[in-house]
Parts: sequence; C-alpha cells; structure tokens
Amino acid sequence: MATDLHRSLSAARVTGLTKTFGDRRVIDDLHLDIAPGEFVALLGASGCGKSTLLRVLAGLDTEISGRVEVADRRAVAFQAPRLLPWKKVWRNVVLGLPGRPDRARAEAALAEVGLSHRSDVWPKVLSGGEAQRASLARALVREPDLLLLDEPFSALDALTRLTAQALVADLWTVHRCAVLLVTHDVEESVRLADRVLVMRDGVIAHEVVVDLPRPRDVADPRVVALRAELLAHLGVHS
Ligand SMILES: Nc1ncnc2c1ncn2[C@@H]1O[C@H](COP(=O)(O)OP(=O)(O)OP(=O)(O)O)[C@@H](O)[C@H]1O
Repeated sequence: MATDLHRSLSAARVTGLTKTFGDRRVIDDLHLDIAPGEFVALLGASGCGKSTLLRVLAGLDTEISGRVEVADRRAVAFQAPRLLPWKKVWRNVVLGLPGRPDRARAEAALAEVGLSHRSDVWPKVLSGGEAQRASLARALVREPDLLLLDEPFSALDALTRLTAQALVADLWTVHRCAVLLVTHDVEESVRLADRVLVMRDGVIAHEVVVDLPRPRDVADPRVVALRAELLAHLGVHS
C-alpha cells in the first residue's frame, strides 16, 4: 500500500516492504525512514534492488506489499536525463506541471542550475552535464519535499561529475528537501550524505552516519575512514 505523508516527521517511511519479480524477492521486508531535509545515499552491489526501491518511493511501481508513505511532493532524476527531444529545454523543465507552461518558473529553475543560456535550445544541443542539470531543474521546479536521484552523475566524466556533485550539495543547502541518492560511488556518498545505507539481499544491511561539516574534503582522514568502512561493507577490503 502506498500513501502520502501529511504533517509527518518523515519525508519517507517504509515498513515491511517486499517486492517480487516472478518468484524472486528483490526487496524483502525492508524498513526505511528518511527525515525531512535529510540527505541519504544508498549503495549496494549491482542488482541488489536500489533502483527498484527508488521506483517504489517515486510511485512508479505500486505492485508491492508492505507500507510505503512518501511526502506528497516528490521528484525524480534518473541516470539518463530523459528530456523529450521535440521540446525546447525550458518546456521540458515544466513538462507535466498543471496549467499552461510557465516559462518564468522554468527560467528560475534553469538559473539555479546555471543553465539560463540553454533555456531556448533543443535537448540534443546540450552536453551530458548540461542535460543532467536540466533534469535537476525539472525536478526542482516541482519544489519537492523528497528528491529521488538514481545515479544522476554516473554517466558524466570525472570533472563534470565533481561539478554536478557540488551543485547538488548547494541546491540541497538552499532547498533543504530530503534526498535519496542511489549511487555506486562510495566517495560521492560520503561527500554528500548525512547517512549512507548499504543494501544487500533486499534489505538495508548497514547504515553509516556521516557527521562531518560540509564541504567535505575527500582527503580528510575521517572521510577516508568512512569510505574504507563502507567499502568493507560492500565486500571490498583495502
Ligand atoms: N521489471 C523487472 N522485471 C524483472 N526483474 C526485474 C525488473 N526490474 C528489476 N528486476 C530485477 O531486480 C533486481 C534488482 O534490480 P535493480 O535495478 O533494482 O538493481 P540495482 O541495485 O539498482 O542495480 P544497478 O546498480 O545495476 O542499477 C535485478 O536482478 C533485476 O534484474
């Protein structure tokens, strides 16, 4: 059952979630609570069910058992930006919002991600990093209480990825929405999140709290130690 949270102390609350594909249990009695404004990262081996969990929280998969309560306003950005090629960038940003396409609203969101100059172009003109920023603008324009990010930076080159991570950190500081970031990048999770979850066998197997001031330096010994701890949870021992 999926319901919306009202006046709640959580941005998302999952109780006893189970999701099967055929006779395979991909998520198995999973529990998760995300506080309003909390930044949570989700790590786990490929195929462990991270994207499935995110899709359930996004309301894109409702064939589940268990209880899933999610903030009314939520938005998703995927690994591939998924912009409609036949609509200009600004129209993509406000696509699906009720009422007439509101250009001023699109422009404001594009300005936030540093893409004002790309508002009136076709998506094919954008670089990978720009397309991902447009996708973020499309999520932000919905003023979400819960922002779901599914490996949003993984297709970007290393430099662009660092810039995009810094942008997300800045946007989160301003908007203070709860974030669930699915990622394969352990360093990214420690740089950005308040709490890092490691998923295995359909449940949250480990949880690491990152109680460090921001911005975080990847060379900081405390960051290095947390990174090693998470890698060990993932079965990688240095
Ligand atoms: N629509 C579907 N039908 C059948 N099986 C599916 C479907 N979607 C996902 N699965 C299976 O569920 C398991 C979990 O998939 P999911 O995409 O959630 O993993 P993931 O942890 O996000 O992986 P990755 O890190 O590689 O993206 C995989 O074994 C996948 O093959």
